[in-house]
Amino acid sequence: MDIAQFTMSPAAYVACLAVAYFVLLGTYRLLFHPLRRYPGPLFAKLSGLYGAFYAYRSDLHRQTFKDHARFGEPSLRKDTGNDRHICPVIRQGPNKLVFNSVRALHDIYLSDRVTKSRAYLISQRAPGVYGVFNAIDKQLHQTKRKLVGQVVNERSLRTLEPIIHRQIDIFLQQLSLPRDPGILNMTKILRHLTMDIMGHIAFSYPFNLQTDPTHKYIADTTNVNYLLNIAIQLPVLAAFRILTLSSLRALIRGRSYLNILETAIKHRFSQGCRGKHDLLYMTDTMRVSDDDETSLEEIRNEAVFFLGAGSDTLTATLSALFYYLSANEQCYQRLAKEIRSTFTNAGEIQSGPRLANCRYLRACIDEALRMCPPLPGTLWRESVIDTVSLPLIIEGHFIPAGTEIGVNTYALHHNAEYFPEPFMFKPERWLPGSTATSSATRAAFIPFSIGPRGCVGKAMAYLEASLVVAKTMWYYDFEQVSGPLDQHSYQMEQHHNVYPIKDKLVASHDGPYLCFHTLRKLTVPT
Ligand code: HEM
Repeated sequence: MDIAQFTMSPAAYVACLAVAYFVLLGTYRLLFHPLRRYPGPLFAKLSGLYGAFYAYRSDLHRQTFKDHARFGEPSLRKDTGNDRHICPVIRQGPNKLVFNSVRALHDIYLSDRVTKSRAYLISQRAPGVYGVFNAIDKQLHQTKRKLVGQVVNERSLRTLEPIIHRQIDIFLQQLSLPRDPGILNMTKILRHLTMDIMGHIAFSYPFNLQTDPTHKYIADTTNVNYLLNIAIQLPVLAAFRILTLSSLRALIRGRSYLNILETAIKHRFSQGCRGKHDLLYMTDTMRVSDDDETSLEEIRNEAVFFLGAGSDTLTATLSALFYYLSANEQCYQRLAKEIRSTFTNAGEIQSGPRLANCRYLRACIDEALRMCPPLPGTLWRESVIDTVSLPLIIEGHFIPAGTEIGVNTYALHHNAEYFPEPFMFKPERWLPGSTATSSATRAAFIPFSIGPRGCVGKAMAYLEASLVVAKTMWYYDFEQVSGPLDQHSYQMEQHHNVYPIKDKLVASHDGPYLCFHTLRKLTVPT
């Protein structure tokens, strides 16, 4: 076909129409869109592909941080350095705004005129099947949250604690097993520990990943989270229901993951509906009959989310904390002293006033959560079209209905206005009397998010992290040794001694590589 023939062909008309459509759309988004005056990268103003591209590079958290700095007020930046005067709001997609302040945080996440973004529907297992994570409707969400909340509320924690101790004791034994070359990748062993705990809490099912590789695929969640994160940046995918969570999983792992999940759920069914206080949630939900396929799908949906919510997040927190302790001698010594002088024997290391009195331990956990928030990205919300005639105002900005809005956790946690020297690991900032204990700084600390969709597992997360670190430091000393992490890690963050994370919805990471030295004989049951 020569050029003259092509220009007359239907394909040429379609191509011309497509070009005209995109030129008009681009012009509208740049010059006439209600968000046209907000600063942001040109590509982001034109297309949602901007967010998807950086999510594909697992770098959206850092890019958001950089964009806030890049579009800050230049004269102010010159005076006080890059980090000080960041741009409080940027346009990160044609219809998206990301804020970077405590005021916006409250305006968005505590507002009843804002819902979770419909982009999260991409995580549905099947149309019509909702879980606590992807229920957009507020009433439906409340019902789901009530069920899930029962598993990990303060009262249930008393029942869960022995389960957590048993798994930590197995973890402690693993640390002293003779190995060649004696180096442990903490990401790997902590993932097994946290998933074993969650297996018991969700289904009373022993995954036994710490000692047996049979169920190892259940811990392999990174790739699915990664694809989900890309898709969430492009809500158009959710609108067309091109992908569902189950198809993504099948794409990546075949049926291995789902088979293990099915085994665990069947195991739980075989236990009957009564008598397991630690499984109130599953017990309640299991009142559905076998032929109610939608409800069964909902159980699977909730189980998948619950496992990841309780294990990936804690793996990230603890890996970062072990990294920072091994890289900061003074912090390490201060924490070791606190733990070894507070308790007189290992049996005393349990929830209660003594553990609560370990202020430096809590400060170290908070500082690890600040520098390495396990969900480092923007938790997207949507301004709803409602009958109230007043406009939705976020930090003084009028927000048109349907706009996606949010605060990026990583960017806020590294905002020097709230956290001076944001790339320094300084647990001291969390101790009484320090600047971080001011109400504004406290309010800018949001690893668990805030509002009606904030984390239900916060109390359990603090308990589990405290027990793991306190018990480990009671029995062992540890130090960093070189591992694959060293070759590319610290340069990635462009700051020394920063534990590198990738943003794959949940933080993805490797290491630290540590060597453990026994201080005392283990007195845990074998
Ligand atoms: C350090 C550990 C943890 C961190 C940093 C963390 C963080 C978060 C965040 C930021 C959210 C809000 C997500 C959103 O708005 O889209 C969330 C929700 C949730 N988390 Fe956690 N989490 C942790 C541990 C846990 C644990 C241990 C559990 C349960 C055993 C858990 C269960 C949940 C559930 C069920 C939700 C959904 C709440 C809702 O939508 O109403 N999390 N978590």
